Amino acid sequence: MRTSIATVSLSGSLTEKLTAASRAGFDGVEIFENDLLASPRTPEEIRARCADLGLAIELYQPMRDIEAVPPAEFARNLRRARHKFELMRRLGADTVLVCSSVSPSALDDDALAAEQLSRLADLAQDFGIRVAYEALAWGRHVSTYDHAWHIVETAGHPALGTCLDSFHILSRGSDPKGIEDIPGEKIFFLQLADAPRLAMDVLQWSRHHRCFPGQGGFDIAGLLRHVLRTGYDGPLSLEVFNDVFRQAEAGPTAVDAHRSLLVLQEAVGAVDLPAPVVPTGIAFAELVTPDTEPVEAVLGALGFARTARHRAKPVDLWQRGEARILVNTTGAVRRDGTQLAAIGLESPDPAAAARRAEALLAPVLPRRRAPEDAPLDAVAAPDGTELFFCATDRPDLPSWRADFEDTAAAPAAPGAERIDHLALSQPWHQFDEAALFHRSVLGLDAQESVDVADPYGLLRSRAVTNPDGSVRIALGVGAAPSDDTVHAQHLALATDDVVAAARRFRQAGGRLLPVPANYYDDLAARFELADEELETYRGLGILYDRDAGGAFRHCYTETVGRVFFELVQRDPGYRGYGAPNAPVRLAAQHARRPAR
Ligand SMILES: O=C(O)c1ccc(O)c(O)c1
Ligand SMILES: [Mg+2]
Repeated sequence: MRTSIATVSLSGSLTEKLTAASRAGFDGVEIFENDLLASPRTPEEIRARCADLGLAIELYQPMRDIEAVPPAEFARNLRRARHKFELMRRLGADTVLVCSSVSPSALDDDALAAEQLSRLADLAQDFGIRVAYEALAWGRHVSTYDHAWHIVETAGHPALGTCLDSFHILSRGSDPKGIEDIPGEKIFFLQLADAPRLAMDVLQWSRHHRCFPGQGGFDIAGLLRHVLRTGYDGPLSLEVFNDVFRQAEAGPTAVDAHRSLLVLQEAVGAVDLPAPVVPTGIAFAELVTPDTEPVEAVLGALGFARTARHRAKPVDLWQRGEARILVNTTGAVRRDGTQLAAIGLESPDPAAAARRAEALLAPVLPRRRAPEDAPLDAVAAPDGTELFFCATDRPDLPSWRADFEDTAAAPAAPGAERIDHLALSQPWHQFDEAALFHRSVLGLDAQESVDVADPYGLLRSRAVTNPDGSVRIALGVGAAPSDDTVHAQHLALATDDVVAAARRFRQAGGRLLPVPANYYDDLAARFELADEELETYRGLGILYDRDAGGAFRHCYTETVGRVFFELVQRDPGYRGYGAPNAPVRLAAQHARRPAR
């Protein structure tokens, strides 16, 4: 199917928007009137630019407050429309969107609306233009898609059809099944937008919080199935008004947008993508650091040992039980020092995993960094984290382990030590993109997003996991751009006795994040913990949470660069990540940072 995006969904000048849409693979665009008005280029130049970029101009929009008005006002509206049709002829656009009137002078008179839209369509037809009438959810008299269709049907004009917009339909709770009553050739246009479920005024909701399909709470695939059953064969066009996208760079937003349409088409069986290959475990996490000493000190105190060294590069493998951490001093380390740069994901079929990632527009990384490296399939996540698809114990496939020469045996780990989860802080404008990326590209399931209070802001966090919980990634984001560098990434290590693990860490010279006494007083009020148990937690700085499935006990190390470690003891049924404790943890981390 053809794909399209409204220019209002992207940031920048009209030329920047068009370039971004084309590069991301869109076939066409809806030109939003304000973008054209603000452009220094003539309509002919814009038309030529679109042609050069391989973009069809699928729609010009919007025309407002046209129908169901007294005759003198309608005459003025027709005059206005003629100007716009002349402009559209220069632009080479042949479909115009008319949204249902919000004007106080509009009358509640369907027959009049139909008659005037029919006269508008007469005029449009002279210009070779079709009129697509859309019900705005906040339209004065017409606010539902079936009502708009009823008026279009009454008018019975060949140049008049309807435009369906998933946001207006689903935000009002209309049943999209009725779409199947509209003949496909009378659906002149289809606009798609998702949105988080919010209880707020629908106009504000629409203008500020729309998002790409799969990033909100609406069943866009379900709606699309109804539309496709009518025989509609026009473009799938994204029309997303969103405060974050307006500020973010157009290029990445357009890629995120196009990915959402690919995933949507896959859901309705309209494209065949390589199937998801769900990762089955975490092979390793890789830290890059300008200075190994502080990281190695923490790893050593956590009971890790250096067990292997890369044959060609300054990269060491540190291991404890099944937890493997690479410490890399090669790469260009960014300003803020030590950070989590790569994740090795165990994959049942690394090549197929990479093919799916590529089909979903993930940047594919070179399979070999150096001639002597094993060829590994890897892609970049939206935040730049490198994801390696690994086949660690498969003699038939190349393994990352082959690049490493063993130097020592892995230390016996009392308790099942492995990576419980990784927490990655996302650039502030890429939170929704990151969740969609991890779900669609990696085939992980996304949990509900949670808000976490930080002393200096509000964070959002959303976990993505594989079915058995052996891959858990918590995606986090701050509220503002300035938060990007403030919030750290962390590696959580699973242990079956966090008290013993915390004690060992301390005895080995490690420093745990101190937790205020007030926290433990509250814990005593919320849970019936034995005094002794509570005192043990208080003494070590262990935090506690519980859900229907069980308990979660955890504590944190000091931060090195952007990275810190967490020791966690998770009852098998516990699903969370200790989010209720995060505000206390964040406050404690802020208190220990040098003054800003
Ligand atoms: O918010 C608006 O005014 C507006 C304009 C055009 C549309 O297609 C739409 O869905 C909303
Ligand atoms: Mg719309």
